[in-house]
Amino acid sequence: MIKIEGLSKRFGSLDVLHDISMEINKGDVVAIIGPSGSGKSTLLRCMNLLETPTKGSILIKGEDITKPKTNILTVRQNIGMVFQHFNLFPHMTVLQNMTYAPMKVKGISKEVAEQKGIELLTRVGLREKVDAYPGKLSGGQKQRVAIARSLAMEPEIMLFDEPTSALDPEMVKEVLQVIQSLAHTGITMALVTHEMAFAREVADRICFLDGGRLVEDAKPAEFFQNPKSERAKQFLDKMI
Ligand SMILES: Nc1ncnc2c1ncn2[C@@H]1O[C@H](COP(=O)(O)OP(=O)(O)OP(=O)(O)O)[C@@H](O)[C@H]1O
Repeated sequence: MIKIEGLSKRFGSLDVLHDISMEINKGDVVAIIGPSGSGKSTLLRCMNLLETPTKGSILIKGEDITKPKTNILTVRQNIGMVFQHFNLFPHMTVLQNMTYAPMKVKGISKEVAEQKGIELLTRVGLREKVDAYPGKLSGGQKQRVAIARSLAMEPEIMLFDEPTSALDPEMVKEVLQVIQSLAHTGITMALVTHEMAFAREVADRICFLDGGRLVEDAKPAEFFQNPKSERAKQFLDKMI
């Protein structure tokens, strides 16, 4: 589904990603982990061209999205993204947040968009919040709305960039449960996270970055029990 080859990214004189190659199969969940500043978010943001790679290619279903002719908006329609900060529209109700993009971008009727929106809000346990404004929701609830809103576009790929990092600890679990409920339902998922237990339990693969390099790409059991690199060992010693 996603094939990254020789990806490098430089900001000014700072080399942030070095020659990264990895593949994510359809329906798989890949957790991207590593120390702060190792380039995890940048790698994720390259996958939907929120950052433009300096070198290399990113094939989505065989099509290289780094080519100049790529229609970025079409690419992003198929790739949902959930950020650390929820980015909901504050002046819209929860349901309006849900229906805005499907109506505007996909031309779906209000009635159908609302029906789908309510269905998805029910799925994330927030049916009763349809008419609430984001300002009245907890952080965990806002993030669940943000996830449901991404799903409303029916993406084949979902990218999660530290979706629980801005939450109070008691809200982390409810958001992780929602993400876990999406895993292995057919959506291809890449997740940048510091939640090691979650990565171990839910991911099919762990990609460990250090200093902008993909140092390990392994199954969770292998990675957590028997990390190959000294850097991963040190990292896990600190995290677990
Ligand atoms: N837009 C930008 N302009 C300049 N430098 C940037 C930009 N975005 C990221 N960087 C730098 O690139 C490096 C990698 O950042 P990135 O956010 O990808 O790391 P990360 O592994 O996700 O870190 P964290 O876990 O702390 O979020 C950092 O040194 C950061 O300061």
